[in-house]
Amino acid sequence: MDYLADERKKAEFDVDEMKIVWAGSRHAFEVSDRISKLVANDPGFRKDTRTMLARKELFKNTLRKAAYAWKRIHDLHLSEEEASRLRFYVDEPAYTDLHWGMFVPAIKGQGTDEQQKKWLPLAYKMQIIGCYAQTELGHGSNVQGLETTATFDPQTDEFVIHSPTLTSSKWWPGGLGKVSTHGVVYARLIINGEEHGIHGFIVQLRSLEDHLPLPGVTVGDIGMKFGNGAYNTMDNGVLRFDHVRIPRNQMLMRVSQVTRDGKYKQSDVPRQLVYGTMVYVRQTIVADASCALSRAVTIATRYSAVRRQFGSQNGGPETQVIDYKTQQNRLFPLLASAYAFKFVGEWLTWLYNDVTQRLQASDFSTLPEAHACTAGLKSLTTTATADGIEECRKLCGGHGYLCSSGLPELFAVYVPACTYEGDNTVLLLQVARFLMKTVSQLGSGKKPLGTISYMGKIEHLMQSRCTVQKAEDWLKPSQVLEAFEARAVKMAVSCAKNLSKFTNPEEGFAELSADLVEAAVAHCQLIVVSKFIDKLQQDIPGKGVKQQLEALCGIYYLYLLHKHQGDFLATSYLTPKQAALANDQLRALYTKVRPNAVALVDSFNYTDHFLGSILGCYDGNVYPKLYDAAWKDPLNDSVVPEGYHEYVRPLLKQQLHTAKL
Ligand SMILES: CCCCC/C=C\C/C=C\C/C=C\C/C=C\C/C=C/C(=O)SCCNC(=O)CCNC(=O)[C@H](O)C(C)(C)COP(=O)(O)OP(=O)(O)OC[C@H]1O[C@@H](n2cnc3c(N)ncnc32)[C@H](O)[C@@H]1OP(=O)(O)O
Ligand SMILES: Cc1cc2nc3c(=O)[nH]c(=O)nc-3n(C[C@H](O)[C@H](O)[C@H](O)COP(=O)(O)OP(=O)(O)OC[C@H]3O[C@@H](n4cnc5c(N)ncnc54)[C@H](O)[C@@H]3O)c2cc1C
Repeated sequence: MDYLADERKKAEFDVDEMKIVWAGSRHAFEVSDRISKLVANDPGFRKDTRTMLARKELFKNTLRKAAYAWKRIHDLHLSEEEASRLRFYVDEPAYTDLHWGMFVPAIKGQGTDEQQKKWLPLAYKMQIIGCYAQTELGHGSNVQGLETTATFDPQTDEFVIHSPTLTSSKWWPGGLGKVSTHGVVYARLIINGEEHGIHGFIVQLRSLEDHLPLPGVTVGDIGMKFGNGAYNTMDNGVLRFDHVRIPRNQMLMRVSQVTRDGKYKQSDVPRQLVYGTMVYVRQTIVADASCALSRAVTIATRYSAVRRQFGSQNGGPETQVIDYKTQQNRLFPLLASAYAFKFVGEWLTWLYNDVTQRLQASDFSTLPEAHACTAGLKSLTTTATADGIEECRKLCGGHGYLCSSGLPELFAVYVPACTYEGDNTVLLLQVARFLMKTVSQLGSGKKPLGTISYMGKIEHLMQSRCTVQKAEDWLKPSQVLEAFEARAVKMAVSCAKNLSKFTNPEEGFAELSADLVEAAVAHCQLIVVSKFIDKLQQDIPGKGVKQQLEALCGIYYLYLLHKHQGDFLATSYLTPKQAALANDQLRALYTKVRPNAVALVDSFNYTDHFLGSILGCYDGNVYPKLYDAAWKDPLNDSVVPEGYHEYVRPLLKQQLHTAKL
């Protein structure tokens, strides 16, 4: 029986067409749909006991699943796209994420043609397994501060890789702890006693015969991490080198080279391309944020439609909690954010591909913008997603705290995304640097392009005032864009003015960093809003689909406007009356979306297997499933628990003489 059938009947749009918008294309939808069902129907990919397994058992099971996934990919002759979808729907962090997601891209992006020819075929066939070994015990954010050394030995034509201090131990790389045979290791290059900064080196870590660490290599897992199951399926590792020798041609030499006679040569490509793998992964993390958030929102929306509390009249049913405005005000902005992040993720992938093509043609002009966008949007979307998953847990009341809701594990797996691939605050400071540089160049005749083109309208934006007179005026895209542009430009200019009061700019930057981070957030929010609005300019087929997206877009920007009202009012672009009208419009949009809420989450097309949540299951049959699941918990295997005779019975039977007092 479908307990959500009535909700589904209320939908005012074509859900099948929305599924295609969400997937990105009909082809992408068909691949995702087919592969997600394939995984869901295969008992080899079951994950329902994951939060109950001890670490060793959990990890072994992950190794089994990764091997099984590889076998299925081969047996079914899956394409690269299908294989990547399969790994996604298996939904278990594993060493393979780093192998495919960072080791291979690092070689592709930073290796010469010759190096790619040698290493990539081995990696593609998984005859070697690699990780990305950059972070150390002492330094993660400050990449220039890494201490591992790679010293060129001209006698033997080798680099000597060494960990000179405890803090130089590599610490965190995923897949390193127990599995990787190789790593792209980042180290400080030294030639003839002279330092040349951080470079990547391909280093073999373990024997391909017996998996033992090679001489001079000390390697292991760094231990249990946050949450049950969750990211503990990953072997984040520690690694030390004791004068390990590798051939010279294992330095990744696309950006700079070391010649046989020990000369250091820099190509005409910018040095920052050494950081290229991080830019690539940040872009994929943005594309992934909408998946994690939409998953949590699916659970919270379906459950909110099933759950009833209070409000029964004349013996009738109680109110569905989704009908409370407070619930809508917490839930619907997250639903809207999931769609917003999907579209900004699509755009960022386009931007990344564009910059990659330009780099190949030696056009480096858009690299700073690509860095700022990937860094800023990674920070914005992961922070909002992690907070959003936790909010969804609270939206599900007490039952959200059960592992069977799927939300605790989803949060525990997702929350490190705020830290890895760049701490979110550190990344926003990079955006702020880019903004301050842009403001300082405004008078120089250099026209700001792309996502900072609005800075070119600075004079207009500094003067202009919002013209909204009634709530519906807030539905005009041009009005909304101007409000977000005016806020972003005014916050950036205010920071720049304050910075100019310092004689030492670095000191000023440090002192004003909290304000700078806020200016960076305002800039990134403008990007997300503008890409959502751009999406709505496209031809979107399907009955009612565009209207629903327009409502969600409105909820996204009006919620931000409400939440950051202080910013908008402080920059005098808005009056308090206009801010209040924005809030009226926001409430009206909640009412518009309410009958479509369940259908809007159905449009994500997630299987019950992928959701992994009793509260979010498609049929909404929550209570019997919760009740049955409780009895399946291993603690209920016996009626009398282990330990009763040892620890409880003696308590009950004790002859305490205090009891007689
Ligand atoms: C469960 C969800 C999973 C979702 C994932 C889905 C798919 C992903 C697929 C695969 C991945 C698999 C799993 C992902 C999980 C975990 C993996 C985690 C991996 C890691 O964490 S790897 C380590 C990442 N480390 C960092 O990100 C370190 C952060 N620090 C830095 O980036 C830099 O050090 C810094 C903060 C940018 C500072 O650098 P520094 O050289 O000191 O710089 P500045 O002086 O500030 O800048 C100099 C100059 O260079 C420009 N710049 C800096 N960075 C870049 C860049 N990346 N690209 C281009 N340009 C850059 C900067 O703007 C300055 O320019 P100027 O013009 O001002 O001189
Ligand atoms: C689950 C997980 C997986 C990971 N996988 C990998 C991997 O595969 N490979 C790899 O190499 N690394 C990996 N990492 C490491 C990760 O990239 C780093 O932890 C991350 O870059 C943050 O660096 P840090 O730990 O040095 O934090 P720190 O920089 O020490 O941050 C600590 C605090 O200081 C603040 N801070 C730091 N610098 C500044 C500044 N300049 N201004 C203001 N505030 C500042 C930060 O905001 C933060 O609040 C992983 C980490 C995790 C958690």
